[in-house]
Amino acid sequence: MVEQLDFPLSMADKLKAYLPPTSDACTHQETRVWTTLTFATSLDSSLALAPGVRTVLSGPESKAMTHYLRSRHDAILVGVGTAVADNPGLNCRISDSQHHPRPVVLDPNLRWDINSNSKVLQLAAIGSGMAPWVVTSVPMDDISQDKQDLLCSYGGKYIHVPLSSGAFEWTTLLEVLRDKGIRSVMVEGGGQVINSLLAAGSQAVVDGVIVTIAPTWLGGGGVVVCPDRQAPGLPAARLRDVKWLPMGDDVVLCGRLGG
Ligand SMILES: NC(=O)C1=CN([C@@H]2O[C@H](COP(=O)(O)OP(=O)(O)OC[C@H]3O[C@@H](n4cnc5c(N)ncnc54)[C@H](OP(=O)(O)O)[C@@H]3O)[C@@H](O)[C@H]2O)C=CC1
Ligand SMILES: Nc1nc(O)c(N)c(N[C@@H]2O[C@H](COP(=O)(O)O)[C@@H](O)[C@H]2O)n1
Repeated sequence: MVEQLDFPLSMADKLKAYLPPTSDACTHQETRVWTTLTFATSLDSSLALAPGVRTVLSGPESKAMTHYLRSRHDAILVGVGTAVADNPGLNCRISDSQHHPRPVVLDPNLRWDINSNSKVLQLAAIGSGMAPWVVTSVPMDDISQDKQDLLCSYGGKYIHVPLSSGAFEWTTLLEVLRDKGIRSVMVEGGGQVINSLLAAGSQAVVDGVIVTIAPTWLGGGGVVVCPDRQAPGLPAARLRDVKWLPMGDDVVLCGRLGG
């Protein structure tokens, strides 16, 4: 049975200012990729009970909101830690949407054993999602032809991007995605991806931030969102144009960062 979620239009309207514009006339979309940072967190800033542990934080209403966001972005980006831990679907399960975002997985060292049992490929095979683009620092010649063929047969691909100081640079990543036709991306996690995006040199690329806060303390040992400070004594980041939206038992925090 395929899950079907509904998100009320009245709520969607309240998120509008934090989402990519729908109009083709928008010049922003011609020049750079609209980037939304979105995730669900506990009261103690944890995304999951422990690395590798899939943890449900969103209630039904905010879960539907996340899928509405998936309906509004061209791509959805996660790190390899999330791909390995969660075996996620990364599709859109809003009942009246035909759109699925393109999953983009940051996997510099090709740690993800993507195969025909991976949920994302199973969904792509039945037309209920898109096959992923795996961004890696491994040169294409060093990726086995079998692996490339498998991904390609579902409509996905490997994309080589060189590392800069041991990591992908966000501006480079977004340029690569834009050159491949992506105009908007929602960055979903996990902890390392989010902390890297919120680093002082990267956060300017973030347009909207939409965070679900669940009324739960996960306790010590979780996967934590806790970016480095801008400089000693200075906060890491602060949102502006803030709005708080109660959604079921959760609250959804919206704001702007760079942009
Ligand atoms: N509550 C929520 O909304 C969400 C929860 N999660 C949870 O988060 C957990 C996973 O988080 P985490 O373990 O931090 O893993 P991540 O998903 O953040 O993946 C981390 C890995 O991605 C690669 N990576 C990340 N950023 C960069 C970069 N800028 N450049 C190059 N490579 C990069 C690195 O791979 P390498 O090590 O090979 O260099 C890194 O180790 C899971 O338990 C998942 O369930 C995930 C998403 C949302
Ligand atoms: N919004 C949100 N709330 C939670 O409680 C979560 N655990 C997550 N996790 C993210 O969603 C992905 C799972 O997606 P599928 O349902 O498999 O499509 C997971 O990998 C995290 O990125 N998100």
